[in-house]
Amino acid sequence: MGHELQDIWFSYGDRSVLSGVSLELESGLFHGVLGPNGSGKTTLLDLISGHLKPNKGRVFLEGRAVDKAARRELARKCALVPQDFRVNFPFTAAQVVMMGRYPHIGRFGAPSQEDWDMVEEAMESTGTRDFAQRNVTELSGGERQRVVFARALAQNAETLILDEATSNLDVRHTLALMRLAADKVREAGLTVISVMQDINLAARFCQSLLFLKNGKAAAHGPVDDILTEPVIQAVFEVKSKVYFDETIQRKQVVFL
Ligand SMILES: Nc1ncnc2c1ncn2[C@@H]1O[C@H](COP(=O)(O)OP(=O)(O)OP(=O)(O)O)[C@@H](O)[C@H]1O
Repeated sequence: MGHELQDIWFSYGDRSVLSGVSLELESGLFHGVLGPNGSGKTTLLDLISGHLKPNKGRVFLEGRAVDKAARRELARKCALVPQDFRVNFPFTAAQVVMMGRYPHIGRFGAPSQEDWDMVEEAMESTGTRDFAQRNVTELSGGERQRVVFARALAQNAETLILDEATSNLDVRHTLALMRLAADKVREAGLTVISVMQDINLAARFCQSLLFLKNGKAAAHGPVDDILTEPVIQAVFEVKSKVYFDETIQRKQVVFL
């Protein structure tokens, strides 16, 4: 079991975005969600995390309807790293990471030592401790993205939902963040659902890929089965050569 989508239809006004998507994202795996711009990837994540409600169909998490769960309960189960995190108020980086603990702290409660320890650990693992006391409004795009990732780790949820979470990161920090997410899957049994533009990065770190095209699931399954030249042609309309890279022991793609 995991996240199950049953015949999901979704429109923004009269703009139809998803039409009849049914699939299951098994728990304990690193899932990559790929597809052309505007194909509905972010919308799909928002439906999975309960931030949007489908016009038709239902989303289930471990067999339970997401629209029946309280916001706080969902926040304890799913941590979201949005594509673009902006705040106007000058919170410090540490305060933003502590926001990840709010779903665990009672309404009128104060952070416990355990909450502070988890914030510290999340900042340590994302290399954000150096700017813990700086205002997030003054951080660079990549620094801010790592702080928001730390917030999601501090949330200690079973599912980590990443929306192009490495789009502003340099290659070293991109690899570090992907490795961290993959370690959480392997060692702690987390589920990661990650929208990614970089197919090679997805092929390297994900176990399962979902390709969206024109509001439908065009292909979905284990990386080795799904990542093929015909699928890339059908989804992105580009020619490619898919090969097995001996160095990283993963399929990779060269675009022609
Ligand atoms: N709030 C909104 N109101 C109206 N239309 C929207 C809204 N958000 C997204 N859309 C439209 O819905 C479609 C799907 O958007 P979505 O952000 O889910 O795509 P995406 O696959 O994540 O795209 P990208 O790769 O560019 O990030 C697009 O055509 C977009 O213009």
